Amino acid sequence: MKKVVEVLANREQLIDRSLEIVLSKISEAIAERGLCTIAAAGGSTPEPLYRAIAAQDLPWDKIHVFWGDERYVPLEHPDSNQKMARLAWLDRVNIPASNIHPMPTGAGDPAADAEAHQTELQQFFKVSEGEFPAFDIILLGIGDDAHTASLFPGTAALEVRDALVTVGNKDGQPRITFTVPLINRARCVMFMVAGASKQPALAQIFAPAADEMTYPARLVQPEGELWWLLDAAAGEAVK
Ligand SMILES: O=C1O[C@H](COP(=O)(O)O)[C@@H](O)[C@H](O)[C@H]1O
Repeated sequence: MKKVVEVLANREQLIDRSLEIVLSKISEAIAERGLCTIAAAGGSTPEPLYRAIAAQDLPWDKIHVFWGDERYVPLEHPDSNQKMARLAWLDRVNIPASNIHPMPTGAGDPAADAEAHQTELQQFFKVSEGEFPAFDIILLGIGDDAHTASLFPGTAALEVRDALVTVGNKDGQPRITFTVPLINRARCVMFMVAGASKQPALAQIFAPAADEMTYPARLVQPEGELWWLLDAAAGEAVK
């Protein structure tokens, strides 16, 4: 695994740098495999990146967009990760609808929706049961509690090793999330972290030893590249 940690002066530079990396991974993937698979993160940090991606002239028919996690709410809900990415990015570009692969949240049964999305991934990537496909880029953030995707401290989702997608649990509320082994198969995982509130979590994530069930982002150790892009406030934690 190639691991790179960069501390950028401010959020603007964090977005510029993340855009640079995403664009280079998109062109690399398309040159090598003819298409690029990206899993988007939710939360507030990546929104300006999505707006910046939308302003690019890209071969949208060769780009497939997924999500690393989703809140268990309908698309119209303000908390929907899909809604945020659609408003900032996907609704602004000429991407075919069939290239957008949201996590379903409408079955009234999170386990059934997680299973359905796993089946979609297996069919899209043409992998069999038990195999884990390699995303070109997985974008991630962390919470103040060191969660990433919807892998929350002390929850059962952290221990799932035999599925691509599972049900996360945020304070009793279900979410849909990529599992640790799926994230770790990626060719490139890029964390974007901004703000002083993330310092305590980052200090534990970067500590030589700490409990992975308590600090879930420590479990992210991809086969490919691992990028940590931090703004100056967050970056105080890793000095
Ligand atoms: O709940 C979530 O939070 C994290 C971090 O969000 P941010 O607002 O601090 O950027 C995010 O990565 C995750 O996808 C999301 O569902």
